Amino acid sequence: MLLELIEATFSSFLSNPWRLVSDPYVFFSVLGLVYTCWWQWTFTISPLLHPEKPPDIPYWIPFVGHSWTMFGDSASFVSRGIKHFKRAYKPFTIRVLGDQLYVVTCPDDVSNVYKKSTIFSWHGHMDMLLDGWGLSKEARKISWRKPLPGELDPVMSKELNPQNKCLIEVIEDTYKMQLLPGERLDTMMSSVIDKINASLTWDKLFGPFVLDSSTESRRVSVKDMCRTVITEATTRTMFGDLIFQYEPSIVEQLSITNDKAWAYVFNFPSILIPKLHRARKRIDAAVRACINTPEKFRQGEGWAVRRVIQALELFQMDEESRVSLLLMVLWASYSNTVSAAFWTASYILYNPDLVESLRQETLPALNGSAIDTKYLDKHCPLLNSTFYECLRLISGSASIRRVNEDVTMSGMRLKAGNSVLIPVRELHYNSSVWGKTSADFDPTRFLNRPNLTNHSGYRPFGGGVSYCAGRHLAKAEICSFVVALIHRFDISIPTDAKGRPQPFPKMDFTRPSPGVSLCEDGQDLVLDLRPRKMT
Ligand code: HEM
Repeated sequence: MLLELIEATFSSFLSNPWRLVSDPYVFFSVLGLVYTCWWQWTFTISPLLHPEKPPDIPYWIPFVGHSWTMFGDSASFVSRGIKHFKRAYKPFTIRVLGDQLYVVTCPDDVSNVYKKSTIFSWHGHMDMLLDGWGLSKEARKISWRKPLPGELDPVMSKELNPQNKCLIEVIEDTYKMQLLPGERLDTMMSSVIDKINASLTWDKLFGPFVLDSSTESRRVSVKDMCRTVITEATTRTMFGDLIFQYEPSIVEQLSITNDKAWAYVFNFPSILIPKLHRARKRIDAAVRACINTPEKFRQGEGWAVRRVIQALELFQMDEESRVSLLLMVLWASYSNTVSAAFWTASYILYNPDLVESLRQETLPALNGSAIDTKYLDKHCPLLNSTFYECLRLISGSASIRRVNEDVTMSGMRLKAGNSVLIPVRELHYNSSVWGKTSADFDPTRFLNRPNLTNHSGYRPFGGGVSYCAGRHLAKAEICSFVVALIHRFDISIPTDAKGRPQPFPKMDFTRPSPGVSLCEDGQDLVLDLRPRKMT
């Protein structure tokens, strides 16, 4: 049938080539034929001839490929890909705007990608992020180039960069010094936790997240509460109170930026998102004002932020790029934590027995108005297990690496110059690792098998060179947040106007997410809080 069609079309075309443009029938027949040949070649013949090439998930339009799907619900798309290839868990390919992305889903392959950091480069991906967040070309050059001897101020270099590294490495080292266990982390942690803790008291429980208020009770939006409390605590700890003087609505602007940050991560022109563009202008102005304020007036600024500002000065980066880089660092510090706190609170509060067990387990951590985070970490196994289980269920982040040299993985040849994508959500729902209950919330899963946190199929904080340095802080923040909530308040989940129970919030898969997504619009968790007598 197909051969007859080819023959008829060709003989008609050859007898009079002009008919291709003058006769719509011939034009569309030839077009249809070329398209069919391309499709059959790409998705049927080529995979048979080259079994070593990671196969493509079929797509309809060349170049556009899977772009629309990836900018929408990328998580479901990747899981459709796994089903399409019959759960073989071998690398396969998706195409986004002409770029080839290899999707790696087998836990052993994932470990290899994280381990072989010279072949799978994090910095290649980081450079795209810097570009997306707005660093100029020149600033990106400065970021990656090792300074020549004598090029930079020798006194400052000795203090900030004694090993003569490039700027990005200096910043990464600074963040590790700030966030890995030690005195500096303790100082930062107690500053953030004290602020979170102080916000979650009856007397201070005010803000845009309070939807209704009476003398006995307050109705709150959990989504907005997490955004306000955690973003504010993080921003004050990193930039001090000064940034709030320059931009009193900084928390609101940062929340808008967080909602739309996918545009920066996926290099989408942010000018096309006016809300993001306006928020960004206001934040940039505030950050610029901060860095132009002499150090002695920048009270309460965090150790790492001060050092990063000094390093940016030392490397003589232009002002706009400095502001962009500082904002990117701030965003990494609050974005995932806000969403993870929202989901952890939601999973716990929908399980009243769990709330009771956690109240009992964590009571000794309450010391007057303070919360002992070390006690929570060391002596509250159920809380820790609940936290890890929530992260397992909600992680949406996809680590991306640039392939620097051709390499074979699970029998497939990955070519240099393309990117590798690790869809963490897929790893976390893989039933060969997590069993038949992989999609269920089981707060005791990690209690019974604590070593699961080290499994190669568990990657809420990524791995390898970019393994999240903020993981200890994030855990302390989220655990303190829920512990303060369940001890300070009697909590009920109100029914809707028609008396129906509130459904569990739905995760927002309608927008691309560079990390943990929040809930869909209209799917927020609303709570009624009353002051609770501590027993
Ligand atoms: C629940 C909350 C958090 C989650 C789920 C999370 C997740 C991640 C992930 C998946 C990565 C690796 C990215 C990749 O390989 O592509 C990462 C890296 C990182 N995160 Fe987090 N993170 C959280 C909280 C934090 C916090 C609170 C901070 C800082 C205060 C932070 C700072 C960083 C830094 C500095 C990196 C490494 C970047 C580099 O090495 O260049 N994170 N995080």
